[in-house]
This record gives sequence, C-alpha cells and structure tokens, in this order.
Amino acid sequence: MTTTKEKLVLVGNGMAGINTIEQILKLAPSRYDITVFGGEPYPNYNRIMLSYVLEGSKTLDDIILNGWSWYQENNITLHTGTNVTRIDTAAKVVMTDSGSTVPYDVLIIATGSNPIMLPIPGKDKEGVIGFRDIADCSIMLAASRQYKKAAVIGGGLLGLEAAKGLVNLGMEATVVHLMPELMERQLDPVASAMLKAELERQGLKFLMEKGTSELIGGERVEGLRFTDGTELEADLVVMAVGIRPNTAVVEGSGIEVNRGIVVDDYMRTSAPGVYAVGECNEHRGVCYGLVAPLFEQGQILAKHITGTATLPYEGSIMSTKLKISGVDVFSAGKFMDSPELTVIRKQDEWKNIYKKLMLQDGKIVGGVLFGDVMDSAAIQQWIRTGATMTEELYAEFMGTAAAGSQSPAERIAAMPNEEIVCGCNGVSKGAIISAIQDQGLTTIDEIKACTGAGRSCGGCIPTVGGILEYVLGDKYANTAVKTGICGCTTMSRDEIVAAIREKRLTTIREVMHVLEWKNTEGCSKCRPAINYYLGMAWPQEHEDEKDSRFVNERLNANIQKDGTYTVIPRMYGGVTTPEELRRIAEVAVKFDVKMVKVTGGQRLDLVGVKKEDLPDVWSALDMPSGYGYAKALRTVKTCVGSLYCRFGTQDSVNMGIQLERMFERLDMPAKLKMAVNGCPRNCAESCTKDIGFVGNDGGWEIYVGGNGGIKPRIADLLCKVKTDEELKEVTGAFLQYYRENAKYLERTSDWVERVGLQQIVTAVVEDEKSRRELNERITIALAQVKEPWSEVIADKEIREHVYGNLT
Ligand SMILES: Cc1cc2nc3c(=O)[nH]c(=O)nc-3n(C[C@H](O)[C@H](O)[C@H](O)COP(=O)(O)OP(=O)(O)OC[C@H]3O[C@@H](n4cnc5c(N)ncnc54)[C@H](O)[C@@H]3O)c2cc1C
Ligand SMILES: NC(=O)c1ccc[n+]([C@@H]2O[C@H](COP(=O)([O-])OP(=O)(O)OC[C@H]3O[C@@H](n4cnc5c(N)ncnc54)[C@H](O)[C@@H]3O)[C@@H](O)[C@H]2O)c1
Ligand code: SF4
Ligand code: FES
Repeated sequence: MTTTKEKLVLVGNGMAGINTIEQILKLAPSRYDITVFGGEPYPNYNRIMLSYVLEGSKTLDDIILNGWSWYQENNITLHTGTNVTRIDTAAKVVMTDSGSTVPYDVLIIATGSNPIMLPIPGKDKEGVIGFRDIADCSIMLAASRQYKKAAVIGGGLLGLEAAKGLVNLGMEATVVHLMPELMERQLDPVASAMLKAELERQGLKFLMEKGTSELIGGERVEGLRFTDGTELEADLVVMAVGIRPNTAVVEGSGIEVNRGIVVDDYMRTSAPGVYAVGECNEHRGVCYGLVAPLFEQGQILAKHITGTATLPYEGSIMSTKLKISGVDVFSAGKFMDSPELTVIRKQDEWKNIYKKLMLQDGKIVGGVLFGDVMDSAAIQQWIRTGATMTEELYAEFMGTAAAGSQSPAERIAAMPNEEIVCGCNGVSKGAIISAIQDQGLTTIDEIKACTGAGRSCGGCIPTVGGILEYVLGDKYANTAVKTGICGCTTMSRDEIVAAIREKRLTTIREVMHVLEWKNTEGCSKCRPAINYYLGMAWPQEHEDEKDSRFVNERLNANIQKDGTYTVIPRMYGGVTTPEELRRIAEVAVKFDVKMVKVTGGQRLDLVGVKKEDLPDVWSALDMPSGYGYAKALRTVKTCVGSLYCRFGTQDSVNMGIQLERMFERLDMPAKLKMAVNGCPRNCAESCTKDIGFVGNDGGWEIYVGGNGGIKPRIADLLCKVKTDEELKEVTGAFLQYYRENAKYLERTSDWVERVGLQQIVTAVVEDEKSRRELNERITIALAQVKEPWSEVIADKEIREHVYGNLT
C-alpha cells in the first residue's frame, strides 16, 4: 500500500519561512511533501548580512544560508522568482504569477515585510530605493561607482547601517532623521548622543528633526526638499523609515488581516490549515522586525504541525545590536526613564562607555549599553528570567566585582550554562558545549551548522569562539581559516605558524618538507609568506631568505612600468632640512632622474632611476631607505602640531619622528602607515591609517585599522592614553599583536574586521601582562633590523651581481 504524503506549501523563501522548514525537517524529516515559492531569484540567504555586503566585508556568496543543493537533498521543490498571487482557502490551492495552481494540505505564509516608502512627490524617481533585498543592495553598489552624494531617510537601525555602508563605498552619506534623537526606539537620549558623535567621527553626516516633503530632480533624483523649505543635494535616496508587513498574498482570501496577518499562539491564521510566520504576521497586536522572535515563532509552528508537544508562543522581548564596526550599541526591553522605573546608570566619558539597567519593582526589565556590550547576553538573560536585582548582580553590572576585571576566558567560564549566547537563534552556552563534546565539533562553522548559533547576525561569534576554546583547551585551533594558503598545501596560516613554533622549523625548505607541501618548491604565494612567518616566530635565529621576497623587496626599490626604479629616502615625520633637499636635488640632476614627486606620505620620490645606478644614488643621498617598497612601516604623516599650529595641543611632529625611528624597518604582514595629529582637526588624516594618533588636551586617542586605498575603511578607536609613554607602549603592543596574528599580506583594516576590535583591545590595552610581553617581543625583533641601502653600498658582490653596478 502506498501512502501519499501531506502537501506543505511555503510562500516566502526568506529567513523565517526556511528556518521553520529546517525545524520541521529535524522533527519529522519525511512527513511532508514540501514546495517553496520565493519571489526573489535566489536560494535562502541571510538578509541581515546585507548590511555587511554593502559595507564590503561580505560577498553575496558568503551570505547564502541554504544553497540550491540543500533543497535537492531535502526533496524540496523550489520555485524562485515566482510570486504566489492568490490563495483559495476553500479549494486549498495557491496560484502563482507564472500561471500554476498548486494544492496544499498545510500552507505557511512567510512573506516578510516591505520597506515603507514615504508617499511624497518624487518617490518614484530613479535612484530612490528602500533597503530590503539583494536587488536594493546591488543598486546601491552600482550607484556608489557613479555618484557621490547619498541621503538616507531614517535614523533607525537600518538607516544607520545603510549610511555606514555607503560611506564605506566612498559616498558622502547624510542621514535625514525626523526625530531629535537617533534610534529613538531603542536608545535613551544619552546613548543616542554618544552614538551620533561616534558615527560623525566615522564620516556620517546628520540632519536631525527634518521632515522630507519632496524629492526633486528630473528622471533621476537630484535632491530632497524639507518641510522647512531647505534642500539637500543627493543622487541616491534610501528610505529606511520602517517596515510594513507584506500581506498582499492573502488579499481576497478572507484570512483576517490587521496590520499583519493575524495569528494565534500557534501561528494559526483564521483559515484552517493556513499559518503565518515571521514579519508578515501580527501576534497579540505586535508585528516583529528582528529574527530572534521570528525564529521562536518558527520553532513553535514546526512543533505544532509535526504533532510535537509545545508551549504556546506568548511574545518576545526584543533586543538589538547595531552592526557597525567600532560602534558597540545594545538595547533590550525598556530603555527610557519613567516614574515607575528605577534606573542604575554608569557613564564613563573617558572610555566613552555608557551602561544603564532598568528595574521595575526590583526586577530587571531593560538595559542599554554603549561602548562595551560584554554584558548584553547577561542582560537578556536577566530580563528573560525576570531576575531580581541583588548586590552580586549590581557589582557584576557596575564592574565593581571581580567580574569587572575578568579576562574573556574567565567570563566564559563564569557564564551559567543556561545563558543564551546566540540571541537570534536562542542557543545557550550549555547547548553549544554539549554539541562540541557530544559531536566532536572543532570549528565555529561546525557549531553554526549543528546548533544554529552564529548563523544570523553573527554578533555572538566571538563568544561562540570563546566557548570552543574553553572546551577544547590546548586542542583549540582557530579553524575559521582552514583553507590552505595556496595550492601547495591544505594548511591554513594558523596551522603553519603553529607548526613552525611547535616543531621549531627554521627554514622555508624545512617547512615545506615537514609539512608535506604538494609542490616541493613552493610558489610565489607561499614562499614570501613563510619567510615572513619564520622571521616573526624566530627573530633572532631566522636568516632572511631574500630569494623568496617580492622583486621590489629584493632590490630595495620600486620597479616602474618602464623598468626603471623609484627611490624614496626616509624623511622622519615628513620633516626635512635645506641640506637634505640640496643633496636630493643634486642627486636628481646627476643621475638624470625623470621626476621628483612629493608623495602622499610627505616624502620625496625620485622616479626613473636605472637599476645599476641604485647603489650610487643611495650612496650620494646618504639617507636611510624610506621602505617605499616594503611590507613594513612606510610613512608617519604628521601635522604641524603644537610646535607651530595655534590649535595644536600635542607635539605631533616629534611624536611622529620618534614613532618612525622606533618602528622603521621591521617586517610586517603588509605595508603599514601611521599619522600623528596635534588636535582633533586631524589635518594629517589619522582615520585612514593603519595606526592614527589624535592629540587632545588630556593626551592622545589611538585609532587602528584605517585604510584609504582600494577598500577604504575608517579607523576604529582603540583606546585613549594620557602620556607619550603609554602611546608608545600601546603602539608597540598593537604592532606586535598584528605581526603575530595577521595573515601575510593582510592589511590592518581587514585584520581588525576579521578578528574583531574587542580581541585586540583586550590583548594590547586591557591585559597589562599581554601588553608588556608583546612589547618585550617587538623589542627583540627590532634589535635585529638593518638598514638595507647601506648594506648594499658596503657589499661589492651584491652591487655587482644583483644590481649590475660596476663602480
Ligand atoms: C539590511 C537589513 C539588516 C538587518 N539586520 C538585522 C539584524 O541585525 N538583526 C535582526 O534580528 N534582524 C535584522 N534585519 C531584519 C531581518 O532580516 C528580518 O527580520 C527577517 O529577514 C524577516 O524574515 P521573514 O522571513 O519574515 O521575511 P524575509 O526574510 O523578508 O523573507 C520574505 C521572503 O518572501 C518573499 N515573498 C514575499 N511575498 C511573496 C509571494 N507572494 N510569493 C513568494 N514569495 C514572496 C520575499 O521576496 C522574501 O524573499 C535586517 C533586515 C535588513 C533588510
Ligand atoms: N541591527 C539590527 O538589528 C537591524 C539592522 C537593520 C534593520 N533591522 C530591522 O529592519 C527593520 C527596518 O529598520 P528601520 O530602521 O527602517 O525601522 P525602524 O522603525 O526601527 O526605524 C525607522 C526610523 O525612521 C525614522 N523615521 C520615520 N519617518 C521618518 C521620516 N519621514 N523622515 C525621517 N525619519 C523618519 C523613525 O523615527 C525611526 O527612527 C526593523 O524591523 C529593524 O529592526 C534591524
Ligand atoms: S591637526 Fe590640529 S594641531 Fe595639527 S595642524 Fe591641524 S589644526 Fe593644527
Ligand atoms: S546573536 Fe545573532 S547570530 Fe547569534
């Protein structure tokens, strides 16, 4: 006897719908014959990560959650690019815009939301969009290549993430906000003001309390006109003023709709066999707009329709984190002061940290964090369990207990097993530990696949990594970068470095032999990388293998397209003297230099020197190499500072010179630039440097991870220091931590993004012992460096054989 399976149809191939199907497959893998309709032409992807795609840190491929093969493997019939247009609840069929009619026994509607588009004149012009899907993201990416000015209407979570993405893409982005405070639905005025100041520092512009009355221009938008009569130029307008449940599919079906499709505590709509899950529904009068509640709903729906016992869904407490790097903001539950609430508050203007906890009748009902969000999981747990405030919790929150001085590892150890680590997917510390232990998991990707933790906004990944490290102890290896560094090996950077240290490998040949390289000679990708890792691991013992370096580093000059070279002597801090300038001029004339160019790093570049003349040019210049060709410290750009500038509060010139002298010549994973400014006017542009220093009345701010090149990135504030000595110590620690942990050729901008700012802050700022040890190690490495040009001048054989110099 053959039994036909019940037919389950899902309308909406998005996050809530597919999450529900995943749960159903876990509970009853073969119960339903499943058909999925999705309006977009893609498999299920992580909509949350669109902010990162726009920002440039993720690609579209990175954000696919369930690829095409997942549907096949689970026997799911998928129709992408197909919209369901009608539901006939009497005949139990759905009809699509491609003309098909498909029967169902169980129908799940998960059509999400639509962005609200302000109903103002000009809203249909080209260049006016919402930010909801891959198509919107692609339009923004394309616009950024052609246009300069963007306006984002709405200063909520979405608007801010969109504006930051556009700034990263090189656009000038202005957020036009209706209210006096940003994110007024999640933050109180204090946190809002701190957020605005930080985002301004990162390059966003704001127009507050502005109502937009019209979008102006021709076919394409050219600007905004406001209710007060003023205008703003813009070639791209993104509306991020909220969302509205997408209920179009139930029109004419008789299914009850209010703001969203009305559901009960088991996601049942008013029609038998028809359910609605996700942003499209309305439960007890609430329409949600974050994944955590939607996944909770999906879990209950999955249990309900597979006949598994389940409690009813009673609503969710919402918590949010803004996904902008370097801006840590968290909000959960109640956040505004009001007479019935007791407020515990801590504001630290020096470290730019704000923490606030809300109590009602002694119980924790809400919290806001800015600058340090380590307590976010704990706050969610306290709210969820209705925790009563105690002396211990008070001490923990205010940082007066031991907890305040705990290292990240200690914090993880102290975390209760039932604490929810991944808010999006509701995964606790205990569940992650069980998965690691019971299933032998060793990577974050495996934990993601097995428990769901980290699969959505990604905010919990550092904690998930911490738990993995805590459980595996010595066996822990950061396997997030498991792919081989090149085709010669399957080993990742971390595995190679670990093996170099553990097995005390000291030469490139030895590394390739012991680690069983497929290609015994290596290649142009792995050889320079290993040479660097060996030098980093064994600064005193390692013999630099010059043949494995790139040509510019072998020759200590930059080759140009006509085969000549450029020569850039050091000008510490961008300062020179008449004598030096005279010598440079004489050399330029004598060696028939084609051009003398002032570089972006405040130095002089002699362009068009013949290879065989290089040693003589260096000899005549009698200046050290500026390393304009090397993976090392290139320039330290300085402003005039307190020496002469009337705004200057710190001596940026001398600090720049000192830093350049301290750290020049040391091999780094990639080229490295610094800038030192005497005051926050930032004339030497610290925000686009690997390390930037900004002086103020009380000391210095240190910024890291900036980049002004192909992929611009505004630097993150690492810390503030009061003295010059502290500045040098933090810089030494940062440089060594970067040297020890980055992949070869990885700029600080990518590295900071990859490992997360907090890990770096802990290692080089907060943990004194680590900072001291890093400085000890960089001092040993610095003691080995040599001036390359004088070495060549002194060695006749090198001059002849490498440069063809016969003088
Ligand atoms: C840029 C961005 C960043 C975000 N960041 C976060 C975050 O950090 N944290 C967080 O919790 N939430 C975040 N969100 C919100 C989160 O993405 C949503 O809450 C979640 O995606 C909603 O899931 P859903 O399945 O209800 O809707 P969606 O994911 O929108 O899926 C609905 C799908 O249904 C399809 N559809 C609609 N109508 C039909 C039809 N008639 N026929 C067939 N298919 C149809 C749509 O094309 C869409 O693909 C963000 C959202 C955006 C846009
Ligand atoms: N990190 C995250 O958790 C995250 C990120 C992006 C999006 N989301 C979600 O996506 C959804 C959409 O986000 P959103 O920011 O559009 O919604 P929102 O409702 O959270 O914010 C909209 C903002 O626009 C402002 N606004 C309204 N009308 C305006 C007008 N005419 N002019 C200027 N400003 C106006 C509002 O004051 C409000 O601050 C939300 O559900 C949000 O939670 C979450
Ligand atoms: S950054 Fe400040 S101190 Fe330096 S030159 Fe500019 S205004 Fe003067
Ligand atoms: S908290 Fe969002 S993925 Fe874990």
